[in-house]
Amino acid sequence: MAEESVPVLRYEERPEGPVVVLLDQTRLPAQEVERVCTDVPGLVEAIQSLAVRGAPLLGLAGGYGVALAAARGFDVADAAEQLAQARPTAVNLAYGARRVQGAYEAAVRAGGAPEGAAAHALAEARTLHREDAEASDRIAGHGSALLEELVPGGGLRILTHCNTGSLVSGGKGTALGVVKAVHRAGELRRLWVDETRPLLQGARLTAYEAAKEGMAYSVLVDGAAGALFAAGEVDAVLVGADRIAADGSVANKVGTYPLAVLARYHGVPFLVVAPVTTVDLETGTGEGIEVEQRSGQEVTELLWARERGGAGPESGGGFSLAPVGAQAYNPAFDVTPSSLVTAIVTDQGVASPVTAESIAALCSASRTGTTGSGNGMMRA
Ligand SMILES: CSC[C@H]1O[C@H](OP(=O)(O)O)[C@H](O)[C@@H]1O
Repeated sequence: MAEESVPVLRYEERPEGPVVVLLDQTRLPAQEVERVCTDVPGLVEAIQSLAVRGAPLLGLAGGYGVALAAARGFDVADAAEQLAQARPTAVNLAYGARRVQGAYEAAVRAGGAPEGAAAHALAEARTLHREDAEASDRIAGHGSALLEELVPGGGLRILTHCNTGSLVSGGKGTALGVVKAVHRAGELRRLWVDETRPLLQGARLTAYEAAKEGMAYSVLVDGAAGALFAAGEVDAVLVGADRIAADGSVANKVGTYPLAVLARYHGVPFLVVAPVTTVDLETGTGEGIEVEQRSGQEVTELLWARERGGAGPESGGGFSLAPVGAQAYNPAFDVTPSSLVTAIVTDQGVASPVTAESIAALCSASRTGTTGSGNGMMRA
C-alpha cells in the first residue's frame, strides 16, 4: 500500500502573501524538505536546479508561477517569459505559463480589476493541475491495457529511465504511473530502475517512489541495461517525454535513445508515456527540439553529495570524480526517432505506429474531446 506522500507542489495564500510551495527534489531521498517560493526568480531557480522538475509538473510550476506574479502585482508577461525560458526542452513549462498568462490577460481585457484578473489566473492554474491529475489516471489505464495486449500473462519485468511518477505530475505520473497501475493489479514482477546519471533521478527518485509503492525493484547503472536485455530480463521499456515533435520524435532524459536502440535490437516494446500536452505540433521534427545543455560539473562532481554531507569519494576538498578542470559533455536530453518507438501512450489514447498522422489524431482527439480511434489509434 502506498505510503502517504508529501505534496509535490502547491499554491498557498499566506498572511504574508501568496507562495508556491514545492517538495525540493534535490534533497530526496534522504530528506523530504519543502521550499517556499515567494517570487518568480526564486521559482526559476528551483526549476533550473531541478528542485522541481519533470515535464507535466514544470507545466504546473509555470502556471502557478504566473498566478503568483499576478497576485503579487508583478509584471505578468515578464513573469511568463522568465518561467517559459527557465528550461528550454520541456514544452509543458512554457505551455503552463502561457496558458495562465492568457487567462489573466483575457480577464484584464474584459475590464476586470487586477485582483479579479489575478483570481482568474489562479483558477486557470488550478484547472491545469486538476486536468493533469485526471490525465495521469487516463494514461495509467491506456498504458496498462496496452501492456496486457503487447505482453500478455502478467509477471512483467519493466525497465524505466529517469523519474516519471508523482514527482513529475499532478497525479500518479506518466510512465511510472502506468507501472504503479500494473503493480497494483499484481502484474509487476520487477521494475528495473536506471540510476540515470548524472543527477540520478532514477536511483534517488524512482527508487523513492517504488519503495513507497512496495514494488520489487532494482537500481542499475545505466550501462548495465544492455546486459539485462541480453539476458532476456526485460519485457518492456517505459519512459516519459519532455517534448514530442509533430513527427513523433521524442526528447527525453539523456540515455533514452540508446535504450530505444537496445529495445529494437532485442525485440522489446519501447513505450513513451506522456500527456498530450507534451506534444508540440509547432516543432515538426526532432531536429527542431532544443536540447538543454547543462553544467559539466554535474558530470565531474558529486555535487549534492557534498552539499548534503553524503558519503562519497573526496579529493582536493571537493567531491570531484574527474581531474580538476576536466571538460564534460552534459546534454540533459536526447532525441529518439519515432521509428524506434513502439507506441506513444497519452491521456487521449495510444498512437501506434507512431507517425505524424497518429500524433495529429491524438491532438485532435484532445481538442474535440473524443478519444482517438482509427489509423493505428487504439480505443481508450
Ligand atoms: C514525465 S516528465 C519526466 C521527464 O522529465 C525528466 O527530465 P528532468 O528530470 O530533467 O526534468 C526526464 O526527461 C523524464 O522523462
